[in-house]
Amino acid sequence: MTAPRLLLIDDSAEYAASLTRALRSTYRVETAQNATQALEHLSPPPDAILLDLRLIPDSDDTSVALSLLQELRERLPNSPVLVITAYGDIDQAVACMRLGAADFIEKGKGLSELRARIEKALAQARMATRLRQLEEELAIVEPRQLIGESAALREVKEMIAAVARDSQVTVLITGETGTGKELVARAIHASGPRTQAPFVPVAIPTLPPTTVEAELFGYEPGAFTDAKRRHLGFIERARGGVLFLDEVGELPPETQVKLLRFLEERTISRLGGSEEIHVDVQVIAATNVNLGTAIRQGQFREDLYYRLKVCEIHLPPLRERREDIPLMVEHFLTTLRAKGHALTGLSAEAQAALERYDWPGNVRELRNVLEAAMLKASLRRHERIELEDLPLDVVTGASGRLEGQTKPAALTKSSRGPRPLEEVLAEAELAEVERALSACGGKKSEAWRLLGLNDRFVLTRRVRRLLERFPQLAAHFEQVQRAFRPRNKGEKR
Ligand SMILES: Nc1ncnc2c1ncn2[C@@H]1O[C@H](COP(=O)(O)OP(=O)(O)OP(=O)(O)O)[C@@H](O)[C@H]1O
Repeated sequence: MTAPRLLLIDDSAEYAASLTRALRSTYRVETAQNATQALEHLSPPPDAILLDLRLIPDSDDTSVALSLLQELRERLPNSPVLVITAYGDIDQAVACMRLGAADFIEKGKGLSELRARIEKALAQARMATRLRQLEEELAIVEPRQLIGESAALREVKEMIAAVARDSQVTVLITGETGTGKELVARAIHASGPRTQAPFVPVAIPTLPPTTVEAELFGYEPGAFTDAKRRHLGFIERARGGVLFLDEVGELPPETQVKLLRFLEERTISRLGGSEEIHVDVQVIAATNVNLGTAIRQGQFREDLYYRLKVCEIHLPPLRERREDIPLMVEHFLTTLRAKGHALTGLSAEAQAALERYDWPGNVRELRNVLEAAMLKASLRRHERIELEDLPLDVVTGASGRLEGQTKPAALTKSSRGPRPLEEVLAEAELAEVERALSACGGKKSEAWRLLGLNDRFVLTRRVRRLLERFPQLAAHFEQVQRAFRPRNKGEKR
């Protein structure tokens, strides 16, 4: 076994030389005296990094080391960083650990202590890697390739192969939620020449509009009040690889301009910085809304749209390629069986229900339904998945409509005269969603489980549809409004 590679970052050449002498019988030690030199030693990643907290000669300033620590953690999440300082100050230790340091060692400690700490960090890193491998082996039916043989999917596969050959081309993937847009982006990354470089997915709606730009382009210290250290944006983190911009239609207008400039010039400047930095990255964007409509409504730039859709891949909803459903069911069940579930398959009725249902949440919903049905069937000691193991929506083919959802509490609450039944049902449903949101701190990503739905996208779709249809109800449900109302142009969440 080759000796582990250590990178020692210390401004004092003398200290670095003595430590190298002491450690070189066990490790392959490389040294760097400052941040710039350190960044030249990251490929291949060292097995562990020793970082001196005071990187500026004769100064107490730790900001350079802390910002380097942050950058190292972002770039090399698998290489543990042990921070070394002559002043074992507890505040510094806490700051380092918060930034992801594996350990904190005082310079005065003996060599055997240092070796023990390095060995511990190396062992932990090895365990984390093994754990990740195991998690991958047991991953819940996350396919690596697209399942399906419909004409539409065959065309998608051909386009993936074509795009992978031209790793510079920008791609726009369109399709409803859960149709497999991210899977397609990952397939492009996996089958092209960029596969060894990172795939960086960015879910734009999860970023607060005020920080989207900083997150994408990065920033320099002092760019804004909280910018204490340099921060690499997603674009730079994807260097050499693929940047996947999910829900690109949600980009705020000013960030759209910057993205367009990046796509044209392939350079960025970090917020608060003046340097123009060239970044080679393939951009793949995805949207589940019609960007044409967003353009007409003035919410999306037309020039950016044309720049993104140099190559467009469209994934039709599952209900328009029903012939893929049996293949997917078979695939998901096979992978679940491989993980130890003993079920033999589905009853003919259950299979027919799956093929009949409209799947508003598409493949993601199908997958979730099958996993839940597997569990229910096991608990009920069924040999195969029966109709009763499937959710009511799937059995009745309701796909987001309101069957079976009467809520007497909400019905009796009203002291007004008779109202259309659909409205009463909508109110009852929204009241239940409001209760679920209250129960889980307003998080729709958790509320859907409490409501017995198949996934959060089904919930979003259902609530939005109700609010569109009965806007007069919105005012009664504050949490629902906050969680589900689509954002208007320039509006902050
Ligand atoms: N053709 C397919 N074969 C196998 N699995 C698929 C296929 N399409 C989608 N999936 C699975 O369905 C789930 C949802 O897919 P994915 O996240 O790629 O959808 P998406 O279109 O990006 O969704 P969203 O718009 O909500 O982000 C994933 O688990 C994915 O692996």
